[in-house]
Amino acid sequence: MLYERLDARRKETAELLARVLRNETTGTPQAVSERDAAAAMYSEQLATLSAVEEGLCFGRLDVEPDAVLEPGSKDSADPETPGFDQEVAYIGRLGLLDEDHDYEPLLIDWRAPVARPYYTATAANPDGIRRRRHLRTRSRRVRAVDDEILDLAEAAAAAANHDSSQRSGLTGEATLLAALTSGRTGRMGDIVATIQAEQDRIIRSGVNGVLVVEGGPGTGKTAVALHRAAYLLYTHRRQLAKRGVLVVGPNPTFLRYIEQVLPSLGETSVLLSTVGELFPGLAAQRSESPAAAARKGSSDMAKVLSTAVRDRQELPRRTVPLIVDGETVEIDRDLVAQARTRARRTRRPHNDAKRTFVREAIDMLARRERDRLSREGSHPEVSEGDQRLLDRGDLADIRASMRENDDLLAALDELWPTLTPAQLLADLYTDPKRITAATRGWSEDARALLRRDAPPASPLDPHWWTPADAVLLDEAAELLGEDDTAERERAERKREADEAYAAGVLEILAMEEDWDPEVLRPTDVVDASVLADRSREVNYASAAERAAEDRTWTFGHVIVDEAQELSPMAWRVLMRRCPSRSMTLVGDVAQTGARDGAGSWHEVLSPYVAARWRREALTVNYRTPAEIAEIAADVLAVIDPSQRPPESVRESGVPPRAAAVAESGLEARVATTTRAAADDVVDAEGNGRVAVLAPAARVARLRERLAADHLLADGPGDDRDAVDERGAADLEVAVVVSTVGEAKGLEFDAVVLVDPAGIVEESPRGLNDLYVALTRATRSLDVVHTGSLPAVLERLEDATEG
Ligand SMILES: Nc1ncnc2c1ncn2[C@@H]1O[C@H](COP(=O)(O)OP(=O)(O)OP(=O)(O)O)[C@@H](O)[C@H]1O
Repeated sequence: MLYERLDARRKETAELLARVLRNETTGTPQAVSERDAAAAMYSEQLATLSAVEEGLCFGRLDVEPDAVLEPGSKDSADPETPGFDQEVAYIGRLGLLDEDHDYEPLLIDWRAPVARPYYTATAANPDGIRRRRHLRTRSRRVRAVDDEILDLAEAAAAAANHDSSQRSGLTGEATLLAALTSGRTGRMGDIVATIQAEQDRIIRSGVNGVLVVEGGPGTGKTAVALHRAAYLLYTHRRQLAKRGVLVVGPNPTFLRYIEQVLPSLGETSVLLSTVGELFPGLAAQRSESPAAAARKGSSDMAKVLSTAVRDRQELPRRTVPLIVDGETVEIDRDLVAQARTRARRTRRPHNDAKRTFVREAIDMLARRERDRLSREGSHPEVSEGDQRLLDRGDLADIRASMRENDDLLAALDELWPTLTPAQLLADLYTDPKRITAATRGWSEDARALLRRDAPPASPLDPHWWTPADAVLLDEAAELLGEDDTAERERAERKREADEAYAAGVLEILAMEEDWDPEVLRPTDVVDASVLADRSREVNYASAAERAAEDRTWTFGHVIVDEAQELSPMAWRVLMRRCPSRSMTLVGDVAQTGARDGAGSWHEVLSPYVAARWRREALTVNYRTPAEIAEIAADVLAVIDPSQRPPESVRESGVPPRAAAVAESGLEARVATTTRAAADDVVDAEGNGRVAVLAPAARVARLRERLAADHLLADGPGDDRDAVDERGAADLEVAVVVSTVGEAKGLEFDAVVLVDPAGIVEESPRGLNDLYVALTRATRSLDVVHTGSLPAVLERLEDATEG
């Protein structure tokens, strides 16, 4: 019945969209823009209706006969959702109403306040619910049904019958375990059907202020962050849809891993981005040493860049003589210094303040010129007052002609050049003298980390800039002020894209078969460029799309995942993008890998919100089975003895294994172990993922070896498809070889961990990296090592076979 209703809604919406697109408007800009707005709205609705096909309805609540489900707490209440007074409520991915029967709710959106007991009701606190049913479906078929009776007496009876779900404190345990043990696909899925109570509390927490969500690996931080985005957009649609929601992840591979979650929840107005990608027009691809990235991310860099900008406001070494209107004019140090001081006093960004600099310099030169003229030939017959008036007229003339003098303007331009962020930074990096001048107090070694030999081939060449540079470009843009050349280029590119889109629309319309041959077709009267012009009048783009193109866009809410990885300079970018400080920060300080990443939340947040932030914690580990979590817990105890490891919800029955091999036999051993793991976890449909995690220095050789053994998708040395233009790794393949950094936030059924001692030694936060590596597996862990294991892994010794 629900699917029928869904099909009907889809059909209606598709028809409405078709009608709107076909409609001739009266052609006035207003009529055109109304039509386009309607078209955008129906397209979005259609996208949502298509997105909810899989798992449309996943739950049912049986309500006590007298109970009325009221909207939830004041904080999250949606004033438009009425109380619910039926005995049975179905919960699903979106709300469906029965239009033939007084708009009775047929399906309740999981985010609606009345759906909340589905996630939070317990036998001790049933919230008016008698029974909670979990429906597992595939396509349009029900595959399994799990019931929980939320009645203490009945629950006790069930417990006596060894029904464990009544005791575990987990909501819908059977459905949850089914979800947790299914093979991974390489992409994260949504968890709407099985959100747990502690997660629900965070998802529905109020929108205002900064919320920090802490939790160990596998506690669902990422899942919760994404569901919170969907929840906030649902509950505060009016407030948030206009400015959009930004979700920040640590790297493009991670973003690709999570990118399907929100669309599967019917949400398309969220921008997923790394901090570096927020600088429009650049997807920085170059990699650099962790030491260089840390240096560029340190808060010192704010000062370095502002000094670098001031250094570009120069004083002439000697007086510059110029001929203006046949007269010699001299630009001397003194004059420039005065103009510079006045321009700096405006406290405006460099490119804006330049106007003041030029105006002041020309004004002083013009006065000098006038004084010289009046000294040379004063007018004896004129009174003093009239003389001043005359002078003023002369002064304006002199100024005007100076302002048109190209040589003079060029000379001033050299002293205070208009700069783009890319120019400023590239000039700095490629000139050791400039670096020295801007980095007072730095060691030569630290300076060397900034140095580059040659400038980029084009200003925003993605292969020249690193992600840490992109963050600095943003800072530089703040210091320089907007320069509209980039803006104009962007507008041109947008125009080209609009035209291409319009051409596509026309093509589709032309394919329509039942055009009456007597009637003009759209293609007969408009071409792509005209259509593009028309569609520009209304901005089609969603908030997310517009935000991606605009460096100064501010968001309604910002969610940061793996927030512990962000550098101090990256935090500056994000805080500029969220002046309302409505933010959710999700992370685990024990997993910090970046050298400049967070040591504590207080340290990160106090410059921006002082002590005004709240903290929530997640305590249950849904990913890692107990056998593996035990080993990870030993590592955590060394990193930070005060932290409690999250508790695993299940055991896999597969104890972790370790194999000691000679260096010469390492790669062969990794290959056989990987093959065995893949045979074990990858099923016939291609579900199931294996990761080989190794120190960076070993990755290339291991890739070659596994490729030669046909364990990787590509042949040896052929890594054409390994990353896309954004730098995201391919996640669809069954086996990947990567560093721990690249695997952060991801998960795999089986992990083959190579040379743990090498991982620990590789970086100052090596133990954190080891902790991350140990917590990626949902099923099995194999360790292959040379020499002896690091002391923290002594528990594995027993499992070592020679
Ligand atoms: N309530 C839930 N129902 C089903 N699966 C869940 C639930 N909570 C978490 N999971 C699953 O547990 C796994 C770990 O979740 P997630 O990646 O969000 O954890 P995390 O805390 O971000 O981990 P890390 O710190 O390692 O990045 C995911 O596969 C996620 O889908």
